[in-house]
Amino acid sequence: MISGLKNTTSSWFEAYAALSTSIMILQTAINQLLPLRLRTFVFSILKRFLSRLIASCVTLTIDESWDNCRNQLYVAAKEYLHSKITHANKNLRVGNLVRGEIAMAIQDGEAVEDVFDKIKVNWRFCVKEDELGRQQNQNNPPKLKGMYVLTFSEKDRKKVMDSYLPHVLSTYKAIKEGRKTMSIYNRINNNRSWTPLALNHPSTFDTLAIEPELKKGIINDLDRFLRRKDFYKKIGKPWKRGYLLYGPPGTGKSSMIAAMANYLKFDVYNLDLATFSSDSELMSALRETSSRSLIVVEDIDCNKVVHDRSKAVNVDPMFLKVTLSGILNAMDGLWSGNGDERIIVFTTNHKERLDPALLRPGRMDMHIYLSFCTFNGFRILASNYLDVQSHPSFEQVESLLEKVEVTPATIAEELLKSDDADVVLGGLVEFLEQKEMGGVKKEG
Ligand SMILES: Nc1ncnc2c1ncn2[C@@H]1O[C@H](COP(=O)(O)OP(=O)(O)OP(=O)(O)O)[C@@H](O)[C@H]1O
Repeated sequence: MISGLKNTTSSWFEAYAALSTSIMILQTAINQLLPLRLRTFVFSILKRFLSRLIASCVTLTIDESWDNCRNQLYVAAKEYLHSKITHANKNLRVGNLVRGEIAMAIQDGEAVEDVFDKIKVNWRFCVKEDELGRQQNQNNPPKLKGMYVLTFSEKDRKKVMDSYLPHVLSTYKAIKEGRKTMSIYNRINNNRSWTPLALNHPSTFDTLAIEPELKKGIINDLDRFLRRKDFYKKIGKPWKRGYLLYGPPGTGKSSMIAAMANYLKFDVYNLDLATFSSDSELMSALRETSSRSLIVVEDIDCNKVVHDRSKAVNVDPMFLKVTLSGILNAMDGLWSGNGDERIIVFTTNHKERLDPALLRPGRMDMHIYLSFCTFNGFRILASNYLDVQSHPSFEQVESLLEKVEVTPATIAEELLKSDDADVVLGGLVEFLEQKEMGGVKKEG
């Protein structure tokens, strides 16, 4: 994550260059004012002082990306330094209203001092041209990449590496976990970067109309996954989990994703496979996602590519731009890339159409079937929508739901038709009876 551990980074050169210029001016003045022997003495003292200064400082450069992945330490430093900005900082960047608040960061060249366990460190933010990006894509204007430069005394090197940097990372995690709103990232802007929007989906595990046992199983699985960082490390496996949500339209797959994000306080990355023009573009988009995120591929059955690996190429040249192997490689690459938690969620209305390679354990760890509305599901909806826990019509609804297949989305719509619970539930019974009599047992 740290892109360089060296005494001579660009910022040091800048400081050194500035110092050298001052020395040259000083040298001219000294030459004119002091006798030769005194001059030699002054210069030898200055030289010794400077070489000690250089040898006693360590500089770490933390680039925006590391091994083509988003550098989590860079992201952490950005959030961490937000809380370290003081009135002494006159040169700031502001923006990002995603969470309803103004984000602040230090501007190019601005420095921030931090004290940790009796050691003093200096942070500086710098901007440089992305050389690699320019070589790879000469038609586009060069992208600017930021980097944080951390300078401290050589004697504190061990403490910085062993305690201070982990402290920056854990503070960042705590900030993220304490956040009330998450973001949902989409690829717009010619697919060149992820753009965040506030994730305002109100769905939670409490509002999800699914069988209580299933709900409990999913929550336990998520909790176990989060707890097991050290376990994954011990057994030498990447710390990741894949969920496949399948079931008819309107049974709550999108609601489940929002509930997971709200429960875990994870951001969501919405991966629309159809918008990628190549496997490598998909790979780099995945690498730019941050840790503690849900990477979501909705309606994967609509992406012809994932039906059958052998036919993945040349099925529909207009449509088909990423291959199944591309997706699988990107997923494997993403997960082996760093030790941070990743969850990937695929949704489909037609599980049977997916290539088995995608479904095998290790890729999709848990297959979750979201069914037509059960009576237990209905009770959750009635409680959420009408604030009603029991009602004389419940018995009829229960017996009708055993015979008629209706999605929670349709039931939810029926429950919204009036504020009066008696009216709504009477209407729902009538609606279900009509469905039963009409012989329309299946929706859609
Ligand atoms: N299991 C559920 N629990 C609570 N609400 C649900 C559930 N399923 C559907 N709904 C309601 O129906 C709406 C549509 O559901 P949602 O988009 O989550 O379904 P979906 O399975 O993702 O559908 P599609 O496959 O068409 O994308 C939701 O906004 C929610 O109000």
